[in-house]
Amino acid sequence: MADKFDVIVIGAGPGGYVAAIRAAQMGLKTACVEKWIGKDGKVAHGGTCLNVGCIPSKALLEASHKFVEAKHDFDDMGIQAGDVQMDVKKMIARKDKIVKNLTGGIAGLFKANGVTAIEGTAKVTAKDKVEVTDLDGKASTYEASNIVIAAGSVPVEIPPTPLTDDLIVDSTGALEFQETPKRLGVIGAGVIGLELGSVWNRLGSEVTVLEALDSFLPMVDTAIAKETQKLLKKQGLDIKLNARVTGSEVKGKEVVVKYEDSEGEKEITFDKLIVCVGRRPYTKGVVADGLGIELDQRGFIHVDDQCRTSVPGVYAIGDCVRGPMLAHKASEEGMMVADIIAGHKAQMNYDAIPSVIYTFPEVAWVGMTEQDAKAAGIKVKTGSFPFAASGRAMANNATEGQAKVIADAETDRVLGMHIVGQHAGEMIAQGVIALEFGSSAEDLALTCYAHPTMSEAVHEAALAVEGHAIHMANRKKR
Ligand SMILES: NC(=O)c1ccc[n+]([C@@H]2O[C@H](COP(=O)([O-])OP(=O)(O)OC[C@H]3O[C@@H](n4cnc5c(N)ncnc54)[C@H](O)[C@@H]3O)[C@@H](O)[C@H]2O)c1
Repeated sequence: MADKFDVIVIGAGPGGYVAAIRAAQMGLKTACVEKWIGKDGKVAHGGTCLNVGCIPSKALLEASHKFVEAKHDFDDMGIQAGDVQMDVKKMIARKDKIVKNLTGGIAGLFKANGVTAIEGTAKVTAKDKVEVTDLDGKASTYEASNIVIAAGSVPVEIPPTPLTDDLIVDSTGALEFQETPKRLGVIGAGVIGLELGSVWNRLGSEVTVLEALDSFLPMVDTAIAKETQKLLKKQGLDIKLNARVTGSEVKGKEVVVKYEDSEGEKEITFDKLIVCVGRRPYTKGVVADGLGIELDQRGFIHVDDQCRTSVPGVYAIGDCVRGPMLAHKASEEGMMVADIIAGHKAQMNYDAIPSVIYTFPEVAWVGMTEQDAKAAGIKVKTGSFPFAASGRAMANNATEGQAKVIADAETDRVLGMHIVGQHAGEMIAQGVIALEFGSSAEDLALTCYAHPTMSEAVHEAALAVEGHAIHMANRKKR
């Protein structure tokens, strides 16, 4: 007789582990199946985010930023740090320790909440059955009244640049360099390309980013994207737009990359190449044929607004379904689905999901750009405030960037907030709350912000929507 659960979650990434914990908190008998093998050869929870994504990349971004500060910026503040050196191996080892702590922490949370952790590769074989093949190849079948598929995503590979052991790598390989490459190529000026490009640029690599599109960060408000591009260029990132990679050749310890731009075909030689051209859903083999669970051509599982697949009782969340491939979106979907299974009403607001690029300064946004709103026929009014006019930014030695609020010209409702600046990733929560609560720009303008803080730039940007910013000359005066 098979073990029977109320809920079986497939995948213990930020979508799956959160869904499992919430389901167990709701009193449901819950299991979570995971197959990821960590560096120690044991099953590791946490998925891409904890093992090779959000967390390890932030560990490297933080370390490399501190290195740049110590080497170049401390002097501005009168601090003499001497000959600052980076021990890359130690930086990578610290990152591995953080990963181990966090992934181990999830096992502890499962225990504390009564989630049964099952190790192995899961496949949905019927609407209420999951087959798990364990690490020794032995298959067992478990029954479940509800199944949540949270199988995640994997990096896209492209034919012009097949991965090699250590010369041409994806985002996972780029977290393992044991020394700083002299010439680093990055394909794709997306989130991963800019973050990993920044890490190695800060540590001394000459970084060239090849991006096929002719616009930079098209999902970000144009004013913020332009300023970001300028700042990253100043830091030394050579971002080539309209540069589509067409081929590569490994020559000894170098890789020669061919790309096409408006002038024709060109070649460039690197010591390492990182391919970060997007991710694809990791759904192959997770569902048996003939069950009626629909997948689209790219492998995304088809779901409704509440993450129900086409088979009742089977849900799918996170990177393997539509929507942005972001850990926090997956977690929110996980909580929503667990609540629905427990019989509660739950709905998530897909219009208020923040995005952050953890460069320095950070880029963060939520909601519409000014350009999106205009294209949708909405009359908008906007307010922007530069960090150069912020006292706290001056004290922090971080005066680059600006905050921008986009509001509906008729209702004053906040439609979007886009920021480039130190701690933009923290500040954007204010925009998310504004959107979630249906705030007007005036609501933000009438709010009392602590002084001196970087967040005051958001306050000033909201005041600027009506031309009432205090610490700068307003564009339009009333
Ligand atoms: N901070 C974060 O929230 C964070 C961090 C890492 C990853 N992620 C998520 O992971 C996913 C993957 O990130 P990503 O940066 O790999 O993808 P992305 O989609 O953000 O960017 C990929 C870029 O590669 C370009 N490209 C594709 N083929 C090319 C070619 N042949 N030559 C040159 N350029 C080419 C695309 O035009 C695109 O701009 C994204 O959904 C992202 O949101 C998020």
